[in-house]
Amino acid sequence: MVHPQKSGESLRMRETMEMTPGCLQENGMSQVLNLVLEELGLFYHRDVNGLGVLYSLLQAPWLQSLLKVHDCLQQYIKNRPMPVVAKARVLSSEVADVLRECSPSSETRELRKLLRGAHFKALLSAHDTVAQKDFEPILPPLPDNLPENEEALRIVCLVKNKQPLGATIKRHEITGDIIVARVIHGGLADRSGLLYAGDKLVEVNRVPVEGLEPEQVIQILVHSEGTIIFKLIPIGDRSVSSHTMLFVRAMADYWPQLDPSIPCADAGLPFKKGEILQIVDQSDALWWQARKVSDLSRCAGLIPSNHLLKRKQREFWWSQPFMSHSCLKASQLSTIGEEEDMRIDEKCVEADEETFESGEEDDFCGDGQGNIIAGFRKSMRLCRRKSHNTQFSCYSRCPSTCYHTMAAPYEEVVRYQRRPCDRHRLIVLLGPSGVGVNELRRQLIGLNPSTFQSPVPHTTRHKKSYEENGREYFFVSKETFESMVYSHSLLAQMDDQMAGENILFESGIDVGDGVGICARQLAWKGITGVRTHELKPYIVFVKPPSRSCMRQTRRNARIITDYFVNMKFKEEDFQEIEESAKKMETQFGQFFDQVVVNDNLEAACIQLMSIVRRAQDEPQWIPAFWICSDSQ
Ligand SMILES: Nc1ncnc2c1ncn2[C@@H]1O[C@H](COP(=O)(O)OP(=O)(O)OP(=O)(O)O)[C@@H](O)[C@H]1O
Repeated sequence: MVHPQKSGESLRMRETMEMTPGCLQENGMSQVLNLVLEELGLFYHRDVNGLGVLYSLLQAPWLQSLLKVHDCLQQYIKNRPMPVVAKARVLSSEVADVLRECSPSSETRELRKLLRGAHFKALLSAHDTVAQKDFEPILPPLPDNLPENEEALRIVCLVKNKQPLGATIKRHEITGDIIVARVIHGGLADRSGLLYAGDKLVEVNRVPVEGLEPEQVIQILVHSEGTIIFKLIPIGDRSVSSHTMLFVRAMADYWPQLDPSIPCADAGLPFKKGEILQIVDQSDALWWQARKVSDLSRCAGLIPSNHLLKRKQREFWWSQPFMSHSCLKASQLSTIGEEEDMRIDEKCVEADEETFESGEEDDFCGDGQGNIIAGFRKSMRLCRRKSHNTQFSCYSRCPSTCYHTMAAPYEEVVRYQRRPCDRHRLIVLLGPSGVGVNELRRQLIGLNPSTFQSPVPHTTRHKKSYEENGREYFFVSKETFESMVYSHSLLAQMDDQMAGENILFESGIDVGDGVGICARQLAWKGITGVRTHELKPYIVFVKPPSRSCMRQTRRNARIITDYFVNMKFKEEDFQEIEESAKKMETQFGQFFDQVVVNDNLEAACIQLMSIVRRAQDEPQWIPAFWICSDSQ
């Protein structure tokens, strides 16, 4: 990580800072911010943590528009018209009196007629009201005998449009009052700044809510049109809003409609593993509010907090049959944006944190720890069907992403832009054996050998009959390998006991200035092994096309099994590829930066070329710890 140089506070910036307030007014706030933006732009291409966020905030169109409004107002304050007299109406009658005493002429008659005109008098009255700044309504004085403990009422008027109100209500467990349970970030209620969690509802559209069920209050809202008037008692001790700006990658799927514990399913935000979320509110220990980065214009939705999600994975999802939670049709999902009005939030969400923090480390995957996924590593080159049964039974024992998602349901991410002087990101082509990862890698290297290179890993295991030293692996002794690790000439080290009879150490992804492309059927350990801050891998999942497309495109293709036996693809091979792909997506989907369907080889290559270019040249979300590690 590059720190801004001490002397990096440039002249331009200092000039900006030294501007006097008067000067700011003259040049305009937006101009000053533009200077700040330019300044930030210099740092943007270095991976200084947080700068990307600040940069996009300052560039946000809404901020720019607000600044323009601010500038216009400043301009107006400077040049605002000042009344010459505050009492033009009095002056006008004085002039009329003077005119009456003058010798009559057609001009004086005309002028008197004008001054006496009702419209002109009304105009002058309006002028005087503005000149005297007499805008406030005159309120009657407060009665002297007001009781001290009278609760202040607030009347909130919101205009109903197509958007949801973005708030939930619930019945207070003790008092039985209907209270605002939650205000959803970015929703109408939040933007109004008039409704807060804890406010007690007294009336909704003049209907007293005392004694009503939350559902009945919702019905009043549903049937009201246009303006909604709330009479409420504001919460006395309003906690300071804890809006956060944290970006995370979801490491698991979440379907609020299937979650019995969510306080309000309609206010939930469904997400899929791998999606990037912006967490905007963490004030509730159990239910955070978040938006999808792919759709920041929407208001936020509820997601389980880190702790809660871990507990859910254990208690709820994992008790479901294989894949059931991810088989939901899109039409079954509803997001808050598609719903109307307020939500009912009846369930008490203030659970004791200790209840879900205990026992987190339980192993729910039987002998878990990577074994269940090691089966995916097998290649068609390595005795294709031998471990099929073991693999399946292991898998069905633990249908979800198991212990690793347990450890981190969300992974904090930051926006990263590779600098020209930085090492190229390693491109990892990941896919089920036989889908064509090696073919795609060969094609890319063939198309541009000066840019793309394929690292040959080092291993300490024995060479197989068909392997050649330097082609599949460099076969080295344990001593040599250890000394290479010691001298840091190997970038990533993997230890996979399932890959062969001996311990396998894979690494050696040193491709100089080129773009390293590594094609693998990696297992869990393999993926975590390459996910290092040095390699900053960009993982592309190569997905098989439909069965009929595979039949057609692979008509003349050959698979290479163990001992170099060339075979035509059979139906069962396609089936195995499909099944493997599904399992890989279920297990590793959260790590995929891109998915390429390998239907037509040429088209897949072109798509891959553009993906690789963007991975190197455009800002991408990467785990935050890769950047932290850089700065150490
Ligand atoms: N899009 C495609 N159209 C037609 N044939 C393809 C396509 N992609 C790959 N193939 C062919 O499929 C066969 C298997 O491809 P490849 O060797 O790349 O598989 P793989 O995913 O690397 O699996 P393994 O690691 O087991 O070799 C090869 O003969 C390859 O030429």
